[in-house]
Amino acid sequence: MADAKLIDGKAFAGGLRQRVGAGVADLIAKGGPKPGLATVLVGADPASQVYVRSKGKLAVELGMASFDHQLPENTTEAELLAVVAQLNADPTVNGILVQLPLPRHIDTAKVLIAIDPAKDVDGFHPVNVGRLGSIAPGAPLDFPVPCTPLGVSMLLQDALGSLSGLNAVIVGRSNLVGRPVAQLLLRADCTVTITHSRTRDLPAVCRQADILVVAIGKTEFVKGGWIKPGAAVVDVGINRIPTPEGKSRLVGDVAFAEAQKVAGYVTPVPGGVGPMTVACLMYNTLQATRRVAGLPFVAV
Ligand SMILES: NC(=O)C1=CN([C@@H]2O[C@H](COP(=O)(O)OP(=O)(O)OC[C@H]3O[C@@H](n4cnc5c(N)ncnc54)[C@H](OP(=O)(O)O)[C@@H]3O)[C@@H](O)[C@H]2O)C=CC1
Ligand SMILES: Nc1nc(=O)c2c([nH]1)NC[C@@H]1CN(c3ccc(C(=O)N[C@@H](CCC(=O)O)C(=O)O)cc3)C=[N+]21
Repeated sequence: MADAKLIDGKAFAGGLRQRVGAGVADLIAKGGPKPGLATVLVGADPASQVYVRSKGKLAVELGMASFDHQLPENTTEAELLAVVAQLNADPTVNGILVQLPLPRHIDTAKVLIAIDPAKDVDGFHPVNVGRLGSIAPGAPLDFPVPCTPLGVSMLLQDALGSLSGLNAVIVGRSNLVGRPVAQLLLRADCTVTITHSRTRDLPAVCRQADILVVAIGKTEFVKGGWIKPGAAVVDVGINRIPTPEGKSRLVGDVAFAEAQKVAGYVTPVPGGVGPMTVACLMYNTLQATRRVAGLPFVAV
């Protein structure tokens, strides 16, 4: 069998970013507000600092305002809730992202529920989780949807066209990735199976998949022999591993070289889902701003 087609998330994300930038320019030209994205980072994890900074930079590139809040590791839950309340009340802020994970002394659920659902550009507020969990097949995504799952579904729809009737197997059941991916693929009329660490004979379940989405955080865990020939494989995993030269590189949750020999389509790491996550955050911020301006929902 010929090698799998590469799903170029980086290229697709580049196009999406351009469309979002054009949407921002159009909104402002029509007298609408300049979209504003606020990011909140608690603690000084260097990887998170880089990630949050790159989001702020991209927002500005696309014509948005960016507000960065870096709080010390020992910030109390009450202090973080006060920052969220201030951002909720600020009309120049249309999107709020609180970088996860939070330090252990802070109750994540309490913080997420405090964010104004209209500004919840991560789609993690229970109101938005509930909207996605009760969506009708094919109904418009006119509310904030988690960025990584939205990116996964956009890539699959772009590569395959209609997903109707396909068997989708999702490995991982986190609130951040696995569960919302399942909801989006169900909305797209897939037959969805969600698997996790207690699943029996995971390789056999995976082999049933026309679409295999893997989000577990384990380096090259899914092998070529688990993949149905011709399947579309989306690798969400981001694992940093040391190289022999003493540096580090990113690898996914799927054994990429093996997958390429069996799958019909496969996403690389890096350059697959990761860039889509950031582009979808910008998309959600634009859409949140259009909604406060009373404009109708249009996908870009
Ligand atoms: N590309 C991107 O933009 C993003 C990438 N990521 C990456 O995606 C990966 C997953 O992230 P996230 O969902 O937050 O991770 P979590 O750790 O929250 O969840 C991992 C899930 O994988 C399951 N799992 C773990 N081990 C196994 C196993 N051996 N067999 C089957 N299932 C298993 C767990 O099962 P159980 O529930 O039973 O414990 C759990 O449901 C990480 O590598 C993360 O870095 C995350 C967000 C964005
Ligand atoms: N509230 C919140 N929302 C998130 O969406 C969120 C979060 N917290 N915490 C951390 C995870 C992780 N995450 C990634 C986003 C982009 C890349 C990304 O752009 N990756 C590039 C590589 C970047 C590099 O080289 O380091 C790629 O895969 O090509 C990766 C990971 C979002 N997350």
